[in-house]
Amino acid sequence: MAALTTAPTVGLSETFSRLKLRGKRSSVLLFRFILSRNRQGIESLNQGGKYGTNFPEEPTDQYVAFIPYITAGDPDLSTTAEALKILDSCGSDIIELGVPYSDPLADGPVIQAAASRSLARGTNFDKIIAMLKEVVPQLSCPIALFSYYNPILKRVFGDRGPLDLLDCHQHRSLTCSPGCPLEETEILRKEASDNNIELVLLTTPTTPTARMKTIVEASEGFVYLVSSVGVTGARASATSKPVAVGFGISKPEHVKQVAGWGADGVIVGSAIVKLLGEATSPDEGLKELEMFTKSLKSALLC
Ligand SMILES: O=P(O)(O)OC[C@@H](O)[C@@H](O)c1c[nH]c2ccccc12
Repeated sequence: MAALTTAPTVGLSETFSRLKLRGKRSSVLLFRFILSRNRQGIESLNQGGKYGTNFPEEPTDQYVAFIPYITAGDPDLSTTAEALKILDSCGSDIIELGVPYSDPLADGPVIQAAASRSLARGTNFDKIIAMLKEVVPQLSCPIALFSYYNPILKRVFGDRGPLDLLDCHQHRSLTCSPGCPLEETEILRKEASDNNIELVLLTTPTTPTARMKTIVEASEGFVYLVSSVGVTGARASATSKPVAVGFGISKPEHVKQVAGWGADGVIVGSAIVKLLGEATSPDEGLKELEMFTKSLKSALLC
C-alpha cells in the first residue's frame, strides 16, 4: 500500500503517534485477545456450538484509528476523488485506496468485482496518481495505496521508480497484499527506505511466531493483522508498533468489538466497496457512503 500523506509532514507512523497521545493500551492485549477468542470459538465449535457467539467485550479507553478501504476507479475515478473527501470529512484517520489488479487472489468477491469494474473503465496507476495529486492536498488524513506486489514491482523496477509512483508528498508507505511473501519484499523494502516510504506488511494469528516477529519488525507505519476465524493461534509476538485489524468488519458493532480487543486501528473494506459499487448512481453511492461511514466512526466515539 503506498500511503500518500495528505499533510506534507505526516506519515502513517506519525499519524498513529498522534493518535496514541489520545490514550491507548498496548497491542499485546490485542494479540492475546484474538488468540483466546479464536481458541474459545474452536472450543465452542467442538462442543457443537457456533463460533463467535459469546466473546467478551473488552472495555476500551483508547483512541482507535478508523481506516476505510475503497477501490480506486470504482465506479470511476472522479467518484473515488469525492469518496476520499467524504471519508476524510467523516473522520477517517487513514484511508486505504486499493489499486485494481487483474489477479486479486487475496480479495473476496466484492472487491474482486470492484477491481474488474475499475479495470474495465481503464483505471491504471498513472490515472490514480494524477487523481491523487489533485485530491491529496484537500485532505487531512494520510491516503494509503494498497497494491498487489506485481504492479509495484513492475513500476518501481521498470523505467520509473517509487518517486514517480508516489511523488505527491514527502511521506509514503507501501503495503503488500498477502500474496507477497516476506522474502519477496526484501528488494522493495530497500527501495522503500531509500525513498522515505513506510512499508506496511500483513500478518495473521496463524503466522508462526518467528515469522510473525520478522514481519512485525519489518513492517513500518503499522502492522496489518488479518483477523481470521477458526484458527488455533500460534503464540503471537507482542509489539509496540500500532496494529490495525481488517477482514470481516462490516458493522458498527464489529468496529466497537475490535476496538475493544485493543486494536490501534480498525479497517473496513468490502462493506464500503459494496455500497459504492452497487449504488443506483455515483451520487447515491456517495450519499450512502457518508451515512455508513458516520455510523462506523460513531462506534469508536462512544
Ligand atoms: O473487505 P474487508 O473484509 O472489510 O477487509 C478489509 C480488506 O478488504 C482490505 O484491507 C483489503 C483489500 N484488499 C486486500 C487484500 C489483502 C488483505 C486486505 C485487503
